[in-house]
Amino acid sequence: MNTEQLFENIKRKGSYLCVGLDTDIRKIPRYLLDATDPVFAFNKEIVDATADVAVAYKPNLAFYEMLGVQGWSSLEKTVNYIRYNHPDIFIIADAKRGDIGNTASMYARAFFDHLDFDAVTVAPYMGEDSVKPFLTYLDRWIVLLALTSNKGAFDFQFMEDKATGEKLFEKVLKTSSQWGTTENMMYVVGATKAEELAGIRQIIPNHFLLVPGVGAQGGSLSEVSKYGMNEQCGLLVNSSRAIIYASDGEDFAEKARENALKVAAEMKEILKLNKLI
Ligand SMILES: O=C(O)c1cc(=O)[nH]c(=O)n1[C@@H]1O[C@H](COP(=O)(O)O)[C@@H](O)[C@H]1O
Repeated sequence: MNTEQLFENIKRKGSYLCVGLDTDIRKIPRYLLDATDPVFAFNKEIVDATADVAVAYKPNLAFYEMLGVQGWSSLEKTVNYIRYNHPDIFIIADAKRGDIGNTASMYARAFFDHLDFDAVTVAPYMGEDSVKPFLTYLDRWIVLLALTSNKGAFDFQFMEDKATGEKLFEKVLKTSSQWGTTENMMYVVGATKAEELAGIRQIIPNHFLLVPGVGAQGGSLSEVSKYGMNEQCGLLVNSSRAIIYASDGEDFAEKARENALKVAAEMKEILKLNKLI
């Protein structure tokens, strides 16, 4: 999927919601544990209940990897299910990879050749050769961690260059934006750091941003949108727990839908306000 197609989907659905499939087998409704593949059964219901108001899904690999082979199988089935039943959806592997070039190319093959993801999250710490192998695929993306939503973001990401005053996450944005294009690179900026978005938009006005941290982590959708939105929307705002665990009963998919609809309704208003729809 390219930027134009993503923006078209956003306009058509009036939403830039990414639903995070952080499917924790310990949190899903008990009755699903009788299914052959409980994680897939849960994801399928969530996807079918939210696909008309979501433009992206983001399975977080940790929740699948912790189940071993069974988890990997649930992940693969989930990706294939979304791809075939909701082909307009952008699918992000939240894997936070990053390794030397030849290993990175194996990660790229895993997510883009073997699994059919549109994008994978990548950590920038190991630099250009750890990122470039992901950028050789047409219409496939990396989402590079720039400024994360967690407390630990203050450990390194705000460190300032003594000579220039430039913060480390600003350096990451400036340098890495030369490695690819706005058609194969997005950045993660946490919703809890919305006040930094205006400055970030000065450095990368046109890249799409994946913004996690709305919902359970308390980030504000209106603040994120105010400072982060560009002429092609430029935002995918993720919410995981606040949507998928809206209920642990048999009505879990219906309740997830209700919560997704609430966020999407706010997004529609913001898109209208910005004259994008
Ligand atoms: O890369 C991410 O998606 C990510 C980056 C970040 O800075 N903060 C962050 O929370 N995430 C992920 O986004 C999701 C947030 O989940 P909720 O807090 O439940 O909405 C989790 O899968 C996190 O791993």
